[in-house]
Formats: sequence, structure tokens, C-alpha cells
Amino acid sequence: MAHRVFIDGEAGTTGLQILERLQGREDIELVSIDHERRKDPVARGEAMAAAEIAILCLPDDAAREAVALAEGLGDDVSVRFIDASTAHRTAEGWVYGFPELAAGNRDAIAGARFVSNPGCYSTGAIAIVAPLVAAGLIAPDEALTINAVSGYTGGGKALIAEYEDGTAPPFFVYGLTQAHKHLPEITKKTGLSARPVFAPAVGNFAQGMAVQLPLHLRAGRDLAALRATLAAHYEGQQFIRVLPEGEPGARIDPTAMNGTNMLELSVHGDDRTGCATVVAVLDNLGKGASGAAVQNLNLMLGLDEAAGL
Ligand SMILES: NC(=O)C1=CN([C@@H]2O[C@H](COP(=O)(O)OP(=O)(O)OC[C@H]3O[C@@H](n4cnc5c(N)ncnc54)[C@H](OP(=O)(O)O)[C@@H]3O)[C@@H](O)[C@H]2O)C=CC1
Ligand SMILES: CC(=O)N[C@@H](CCC(=O)OP(=O)(O)O)C(=O)O
Repeated sequence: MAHRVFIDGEAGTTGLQILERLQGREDIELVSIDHERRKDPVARGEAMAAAEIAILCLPDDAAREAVALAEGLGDDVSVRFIDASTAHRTAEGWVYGFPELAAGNRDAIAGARFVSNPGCYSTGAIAIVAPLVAAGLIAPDEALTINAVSGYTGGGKALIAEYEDGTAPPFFVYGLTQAHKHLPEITKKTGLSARPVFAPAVGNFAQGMAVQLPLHLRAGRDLAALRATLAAHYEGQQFIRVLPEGEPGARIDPTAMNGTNMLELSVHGDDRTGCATVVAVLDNLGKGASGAAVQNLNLMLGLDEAAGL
């Protein structure tokens, strides 16, 4: 029998991309509500009651409201959640849905009722920093800076409208007050004790992102050690690839992983100058959101992790 899945926020940027990945799958039956009733708590409650898993593709407040709504339906309703918003990423009782990050994560996701999907920038930043902290190549209290550029779909329907009507600039830097919503999860899930400085930007392209960690090298922390540590950490992972020396060349294209659930890591720099950059490239709507949500859904349902991806 097919598994019943409700996408709350099905008409949004993330929701639509999940819908595309699930439509046509014989092992999934989508529970839907009429578009006009998409914000009606009664209709959403009915859909949650009918579903095994609800995927929340909503603003943070609406995601919190959805969980409260399900809890208000009583003990007979045992719908499980994947929350794509920022609302529960560092919350007690929620499993962080990053299967490749550490041994045991897949089992934790498979058995969880509440799974929070990592943020898009966070996926790139954590993928780089967490293994380097675990291996002792970055001290937990090291002062790090993370730079990133995202396609404009990362800002959801509102930012997409600004680019489509031509009112947004070709490139902008933001997050300047150092209060970006991804900073708490980046700090917590990397094992850092010091909050990194985060410098995100948006460019005039729809999808894709590059996240960079500039690093000064020192004894024991050279380019080969960084690359070998990341390669060992992600060995055998289907959706995370660590590139060999010299790849992908002199320019990094943030759109290179678009349409896939892949995250590609590469290490650059020069041991003689002691300066390096570690880069993650991913599709903000792929491994950064909708692809990751489908991967987590597959794990929660005991299916092939890569189904539909
Ligand atoms: N875009 C991205 O790259 C990523 C987004 N996310 C997260 O996913 C979530 C959704 O983002 P995104 O898809 O970009 O946003 P969008 O603005 O594109 O979509 C949000 C959707 O939620 C609907 N909605 C808003 N309030 C309610 C409500 N109370 N009840 C039901 N539906 C509601 C909106 O309806 P309507 O438009 O009709 O008002 C819209 O369809 C956010 O929390 C975001 O942080 C996560 C990773 C990456
Ligand atoms: C380009 C852009 O605006 N990006 C968003 C982050 C993407 C997103 O919505 O965040 P989650 O991954 O946490 O859901 C921002 O900086 O707020």
C-alpha cells in the first residue's frame, strides 16, 4: 500500500519542488487540499489526520502552528513531520535531517516522529565545518568566516517576484547584522563554540548556491589534510562528493548541481602562501531543501533513500 504524504505549503517554492519529486511515484499517495483552502486550519488538520507524514513547506510561524494543530487533534492522530522551515532546527525533540553528517543519523531519522530539514546555506556550511572540527583541524572556538552566494529562489515567492519584475539588483550582500536565521544551527551542528561570521549574498540566477570557508593553513592543516579528512568523512555517500585536487577548475559555478540532490565539496589554495578556501556547491532547492526533504521522507518510510531523487 502506498504511503500517504501531505505537503503543507504545496504551492510554495519548496513545496512545488517536493511535489514534482513525489508525483508519479507508486509508493506515495499525495494527500491534497483545495488551493483556496490551503490556509484553512480545518482543512489542514483533516489532511494531517489522513497522512502518515506531513512535510511543512511554510514560513516558521505557520510551521509551528501546523505542529500545534496536529497535536490538538488528539492521540489518535500520529502524523510524523518533516519541517523544511527554520522553526525546529535546534529544537528539543527534533532530529536534524542530515543523514550523511554522522554515523547513526540515518537510524535516528528513520525512527523519528519529528525531523527538521537543514537550511540551504547550513547544509553547505555544516558539511564543510563539522568533519574538520571532529578531526581536530578546526578548533571549536576558532574564529571562522563563512561566505555564500545563493540564487534568488532561496528567498521564496517574495524574492522571486522582485527578480521577475526586474526591481531587484543583479547582486546584493545581506545578513549584515549577523542575525541570519541559519547561524544557530550552523554553530550547533558543527560543534563550534564560537559563532562564525556569516556573509551571504544573492545573485541574479534562480537556483544554486556556493558556500565558502576561507581558512589559514598551519602545521597539520594543509590542503591535502583538509581534502583527505572530508573525503574520508563522506566516503561511500551517494549525495556528497569530495573532488580531487584541481577540480572543478579555476571558477566555481554555483549552479553546477542544479536539478540534483548532490553536494560537491572542493579544497583550493596554496600551501606556500598558507591560504585556502573550502567550497560547497549545492542546489538550494535540491540538497538545500526539497531533495533533502525527499531523502528524509524515504528514510522515515524505510524506502530506498534515493527513491525519486
Ligand atoms: N526557498 C529555499 O531555497 C528554501 C526554503 N526553505 C524553507 O521552506 C519554507 C518555505 O519556503 P519557500 O517555499 O521558499 O517559501 P514560499 O514563500 O515560496 O512558499 C511558502 C508557501 O507557504 C504558504 N503559506 C503561508 N502561510 C501559510 C499558512 N498559514 N498555512 C498554509 N500555507 C501557508 C504560502 O502560500 P501563499 O503564497 O499562497 O500565501 C506559500 O505557498 C520556509 O520556511 C523556508 O525557510 C528551506 C530551504 C531552502
Ligand atoms: C536567498 C535567501 O533569501 N535565502 C534565505 C535562506 C533560504 C531559506 O529560506 O532558508 P531555509 O533554508 O532556512 O529554509 C535567507 O537568507 O533567508
